[in-house]
Amino acid sequence: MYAYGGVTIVNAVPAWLGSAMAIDLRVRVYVDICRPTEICYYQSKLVEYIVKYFMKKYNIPRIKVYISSEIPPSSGLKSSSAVSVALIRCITSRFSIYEPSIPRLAAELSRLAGVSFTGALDDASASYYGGIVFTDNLNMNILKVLDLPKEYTTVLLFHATRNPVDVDRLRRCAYMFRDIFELAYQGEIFRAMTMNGLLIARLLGYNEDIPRKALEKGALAAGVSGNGPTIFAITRRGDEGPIYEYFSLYGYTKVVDVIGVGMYENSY
Ligand SMILES: Nc1ncnc2c1ncn2[C@@H]1O[C@H](COP(=O)(O)OP(=O)(O)OP(=O)(O)O)[C@@H](O)[C@H]1O
Ligand SMILES: O=C(O)C1=C[C@@H](O)[C@@H](O)[C@H](O)C1
Repeated sequence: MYAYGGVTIVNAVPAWLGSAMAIDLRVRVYVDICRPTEICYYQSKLVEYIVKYFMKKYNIPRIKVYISSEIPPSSGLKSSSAVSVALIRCITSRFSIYEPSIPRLAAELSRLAGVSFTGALDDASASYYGGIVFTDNLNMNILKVLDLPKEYTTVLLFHATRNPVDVDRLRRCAYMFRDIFELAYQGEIFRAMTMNGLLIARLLGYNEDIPRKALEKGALAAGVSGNGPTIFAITRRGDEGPIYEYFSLYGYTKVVDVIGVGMYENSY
């Protein structure tokens, strides 16, 4: 089973209201029963937390988990949410468990496992549904899921390590992020994405000049995704050349398609 990574439209850490867009970076997860003679270990605290939740609640046997991820860890591209969603889909399908909301459960477990500040329901929902999602992470509500025209693509610049996240500093700016969320919710996705992405760059200490220059070069939106450090730009498909060349001056750059709702495949 797999799930997708994403880029941020509105970061939920400041105001608990989040929005994200799914992109075609995949995490693939496969599970199998761990035989009594085998030593089965978990790749991370998050994986262990999720497996133990299902062992305790549904009495499933001990399992081994295989993960293959195209999403660089700690990049701001929703690696942990994609792992949680793919793993929960895999376990529920393998053991025929009915789970009413996989993204909500992924968010709850990721908050309890201590790998996200708000549970990142926005990231988990984009990872699960594809398209563009809007969520209220405080009340664990998925507010809206929108499809995305296939004419857009993302250019990603993987160029730095993550700076510490000063949550208090972000939360002092909650009023601005609420306005940005409202703008996105009304349909001004790219404007909101850019305002969020530049503000996050400023507040978390990332380079603002690179996304600004990408906008001058024709990007429809640009900024820092999640809590950084990845810088992204959105362009129409076919227009990504100048941004790709520009980003390549600063580090490893990749063009990745956006994922619409319904592009989700059910099988591994
Ligand atoms: N590929 C993976 N395999 C196993 N566990 C993972 C993987 N990616 C992330 N995790 C778990 O999630 C935790 C947080 O991951 P990470 O810092 O990559 O979050 P992220 O989702 O990239 O951040 P952001 O929310 O800003 O996009 C890790 O410490 C690890 O426990
Ligand atoms: O840790 C969290 O709760 C979050 C992290 C980032 O991905 C954000 O973009 C997301 O909205 C919330």
